[in-house]
Amino acid sequence: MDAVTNVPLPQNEPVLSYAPGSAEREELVAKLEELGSRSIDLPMRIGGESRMGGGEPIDVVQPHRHAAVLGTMRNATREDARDAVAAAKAAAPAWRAMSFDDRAAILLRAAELLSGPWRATINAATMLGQSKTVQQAEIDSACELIDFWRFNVSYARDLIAQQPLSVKGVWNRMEQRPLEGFVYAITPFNFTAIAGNLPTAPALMGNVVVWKPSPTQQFAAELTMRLLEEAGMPPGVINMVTGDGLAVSDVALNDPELAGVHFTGSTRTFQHLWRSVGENIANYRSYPRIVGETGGKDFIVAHSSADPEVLRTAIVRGAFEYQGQKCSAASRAFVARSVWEQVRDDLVTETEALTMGDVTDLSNFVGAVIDRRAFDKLAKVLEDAKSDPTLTVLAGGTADDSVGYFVRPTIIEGTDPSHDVFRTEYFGPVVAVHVYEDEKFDEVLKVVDEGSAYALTGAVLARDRAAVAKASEALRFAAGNFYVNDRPTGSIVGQQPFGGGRASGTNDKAGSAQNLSRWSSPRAIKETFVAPTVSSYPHQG
Ligand SMILES: NC(=O)c1ccc[n+]([C@@H]2O[C@H](COP(=O)([O-])OP(=O)(O)OC[C@H]3O[C@@H](n4cnc5c(N)ncnc54)[C@H](O)[C@@H]3O)[C@@H](O)[C@H]2O)c1
Ligand SMILES: N[C@@H](CCC=O)C(=O)O
Repeated sequence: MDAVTNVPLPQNEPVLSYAPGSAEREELVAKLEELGSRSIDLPMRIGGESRMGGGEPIDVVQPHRHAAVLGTMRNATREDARDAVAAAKAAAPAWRAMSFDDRAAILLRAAELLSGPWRATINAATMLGQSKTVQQAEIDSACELIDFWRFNVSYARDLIAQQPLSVKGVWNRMEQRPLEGFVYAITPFNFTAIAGNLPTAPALMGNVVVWKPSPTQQFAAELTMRLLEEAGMPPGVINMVTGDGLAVSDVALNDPELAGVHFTGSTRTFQHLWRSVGENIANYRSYPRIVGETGGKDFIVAHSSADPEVLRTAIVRGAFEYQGQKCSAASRAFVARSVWEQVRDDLVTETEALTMGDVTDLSNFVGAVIDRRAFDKLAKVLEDAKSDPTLTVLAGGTADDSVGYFVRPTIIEGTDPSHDVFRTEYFGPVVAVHVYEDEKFDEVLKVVDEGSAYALTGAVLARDRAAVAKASEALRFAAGNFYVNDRPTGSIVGQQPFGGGRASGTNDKAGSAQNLSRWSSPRAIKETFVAPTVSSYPHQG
C-alpha cells in the first residue's frame, strides 16, 4: 500500500500576456516559425518504440492555411492496435508496483517542463495545428494542462489518504488499486489539455493506457507525448496510436481486459463506444468504467434586469472565442426584449469588427475552424439560415475556404425557439438568439430546460437576485457548469470542475477527485489483532 506523504500544494498556473516586447512573445514567435516551416513524421508510441504504423497516410495541416502540412501520421491498423494493447499489458505490473509518489513525480515534472522550457513549443503546436489564437492556446495547452497535472496529483493523494474508521482491536484500511487491465483514452481535437489529461489521469492512478488522439490534434499530441517521455513516463504506460481509431476500437473494445474508456468528444461517438462495450459486456474480466464528456448546446438567458454590456461581452466571448469550438461555447441565447433593444446594435457592430485570420498574426481574435468537414457543415448551416423565414442573420453568415477554413462569427435571430438552431450542436462560431417578452421569463426558463438534449454549460445574466435564484432552480439539471453573470466558457481546473449531464456526458468532472476515483478499484482491508477462537455466542454457555 502507498505511504501518504504531502504533495506540493497546487495553484493555478498564471496566464502569460504575450504583450508586445515580452520575452514569452519573442520565444513563441520563434517557435511558430520553427514548427511551421517543415513537415515532420507523427509516429505512434508502442511500448516506448516509435513506429509509423501500417495504415494509409493522413496529413495534419494548418486549418487557417490548409496548404501548409505540419506532419504526417498513418492510420493505426488492427495489428498496431493489438501491439499497443499488448505493450500496455506488459507494462502494467511494473507501473502498478511503482509507488504513488514516483508516479506523481513524473506528472509534477511534466507540469514544470510545460510551465517552463516546453511552454512555447506546445502552445505553438496548438496554435498551428488547431488554429488557436495565442490567448486561447495559453489558457488551454499551457495553463489548463499544467493545472490538470498538478491538481490531479493533489486530489489523488487525498483519495489515498481517506481511510475508514478502526475500532478497538481492529485496523481497517483502504487501498486504491488500479483497475485490472488497460484504459482506452480517446481524445478530441479542440483542447490540448483534455488530450493530455485523459491518458495521464488513469496513469497517475496506476493504470496503463492506450491513447488515441484526434487526427486533427495529432501535431500537439506528438509533442505532448515527447514532453511526457522527457518527464520520465516509462515505456508502455501510455501507448499512443494515431488515426481515426476505427481499427483501434475494434481491437480494444473487444479485449477481455478492457478496464475503462476515458472519452471526450461528440455525443454520437460516445454512444457508439458505449454500445460496443454493452455488446461485449459478458466477455470482459471486469465491468469497464466508462467516462465520457460530450457535446453541448450551451445557453445564455438574459433577464430584463441584465446589464447589456455584460450580455454583449458574454455573447461575443462565450460564442466566438476559438471559433465556437468549445464544448462550453454559448450557442443559444434567450434575451428579454427590453435588454435586446439596448444591446443588439452594439453586439452586431462588435461581432462584425472581430478580426479573423492566420493565428500567427497575433492580433487576430479568431482563426479557422478545424477541417473541411466542419467547414462544409457550418457553411450549409449559414446557407440554410438565409432562406429560412423564421431566421434572420444579423452578423456574419459568410464562409471562405480559399486559403483556410474560415467561417465568420455569426448571429442568427430566430422567432421559433424549437428550431434546429436552438437544439443542435454545430460546433462553430454560430449563436442563435431568441428574443422573449420581458414578462415571459418563467416560460423561457422552461424552454431552455427542455429545448435541447444537452446539459453541459449555461449562464443566467440578471441584476435582480430573485431572477438569479429562479433560473438557478429551474435550470438545476440543464447544465453541469452554471454561471451567474458571466459567459458559460472558460472553466478553470480546481475552481469550476467541468462536465455535464443528460446527453453531455457522465459528468465525472475532468480534473477532480471524482474523475480519479473512476480509475481506481479500492480494496478494503480488515485486520483483527486478537481474533475470536470460539464460534458459540456467550448466552449459549
Ligand atoms: N464535455 C466536454 O468536456 C467536451 C470537451 C471537449 C469537446 N467536447 C465535444 O467534442 C466534440 C468535438 O470534438 P471532436 O470533433 O474531436 O469529436 P469526435 O467525436 O468527432 O472525435 C473525438 C475522438 O473520437 C475519435 N473517434 C471517432 N470515432 C471513433 C471510433 N469508432 N473509435 C475510436 N475513436 C473514434 C476521434 O478520432 C477523436 O479522437 C464536440 O461535440 C464537443 O462538444 C466535449
Ligand atoms: N474547459 C473548457 C471547455 C472544454 C471543452 O471544450 C471551458 O470551460 O471552456
